[in-house]
Amino acid sequence: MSDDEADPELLELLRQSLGLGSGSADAPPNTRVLESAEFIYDNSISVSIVSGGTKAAASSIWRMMQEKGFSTKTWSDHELHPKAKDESTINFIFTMDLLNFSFWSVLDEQKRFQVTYQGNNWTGYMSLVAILQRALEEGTPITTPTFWIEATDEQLRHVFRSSTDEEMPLLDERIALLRETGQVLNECFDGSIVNVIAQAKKSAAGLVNLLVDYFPGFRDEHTFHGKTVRLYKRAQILVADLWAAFNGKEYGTFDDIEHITIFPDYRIPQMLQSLNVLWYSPRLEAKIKRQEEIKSGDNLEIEIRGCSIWAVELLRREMIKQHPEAKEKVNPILIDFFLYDTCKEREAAAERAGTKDDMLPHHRTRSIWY
Ligand SMILES: Nc1nc2c(c(CN[C@H]3C=C[C@H](O)[C@@H]3O)cn2[C@@H]2O[C@H](COP(=O)(O)O)[C@@H](O)[C@H]2O)c(=O)[nH]1
Repeated sequence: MSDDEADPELLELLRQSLGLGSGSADAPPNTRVLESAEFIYDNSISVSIVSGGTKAAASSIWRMMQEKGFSTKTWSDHELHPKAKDESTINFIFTMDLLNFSFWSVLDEQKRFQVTYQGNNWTGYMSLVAILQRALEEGTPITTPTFWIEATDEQLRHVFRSSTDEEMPLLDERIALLRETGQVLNECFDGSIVNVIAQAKKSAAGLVNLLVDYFPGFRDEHTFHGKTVRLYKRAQILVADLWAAFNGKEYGTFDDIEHITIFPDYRIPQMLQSLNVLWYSPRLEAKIKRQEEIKSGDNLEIEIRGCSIWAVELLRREMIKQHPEAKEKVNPILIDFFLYDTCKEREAAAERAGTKDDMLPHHRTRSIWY
């Protein structure tokens, strides 16, 4: 290369950071999550994908999603999810998915962190939704970025208060995330979350890239076998929640929504393993059964998360082979939402029956990424 030619890799990095997307001007934005997932799968030794299990799951998930009439409308059916189709719901979803991580506890159902709201004790993801709804009901503007910057630590800790002795996991990190994100919104987006969405110009991948470029709190990237791998769980679920909450219209309009993958958290891998789609090595399975923590960024963790994404990509291809109409009716987001909800329904049914659900427990990694 003559020395007056720019290094292509450098040029690519520059384009990505300017949110110009990759290569030529007309190439659609690409989050590069799927290529990361394939790279992780190709280099995994403790996690693999079971082709027979994937074929069977493709068929059963398709059937159950049809029976349930599973669609974006399911999102608003959740009792605590915001129903308004306006800017308040955008602010709610942005705040929620900035903090949508790591609710698991080593304590039992009585002692674990939980939130009492509208006569229920909410745990897990729903504890976060309850916290936001409770704050808004109390007149606290928890979905307003200026509040994230101006509120005292005490005020914020009061918003996230628990009804047990266990406080919300990673509470300090959550407060720091709010403050850092509020600063960036003020500096780069005139303090308005709607401006972030607008700048993506109806591209789902473009919005993911915007979020990870401007907000470190969404930059769910790791090193695996010497390469940077991109998982972007909360940036992707934010786009997915917007799309679902607005039923793919108005602020939820995205021309490339099928580009979004599943969101590799600690529930989807648990479901995929229980469906015999994911195979765990005996050593990994024993570690999870012992409920031993796996460090954030450890190869085992990256293999679990990356293979989950790749497994659902293969599962969806299989589903379309079996049912060509699935190409229009189902995307990774809906498969993901369905798997998460089914996982929680199984857990709730077991609790009602006073039994333990028969799934291997989810893996335990404490991190702000999921
Ligand atoms: N992949 C994926 N991960 C999801 C969700 C949701 C909830 N989304 C709602 C919106 C539409 C759907 O219909 C759901 O009702 C939460 N999580 C993640 O799970 C973990 C919480 O688990 P637990 O502590 O047991 O509640 C934590 O990492 C959280 O970030 C999802 O949908 N997909």
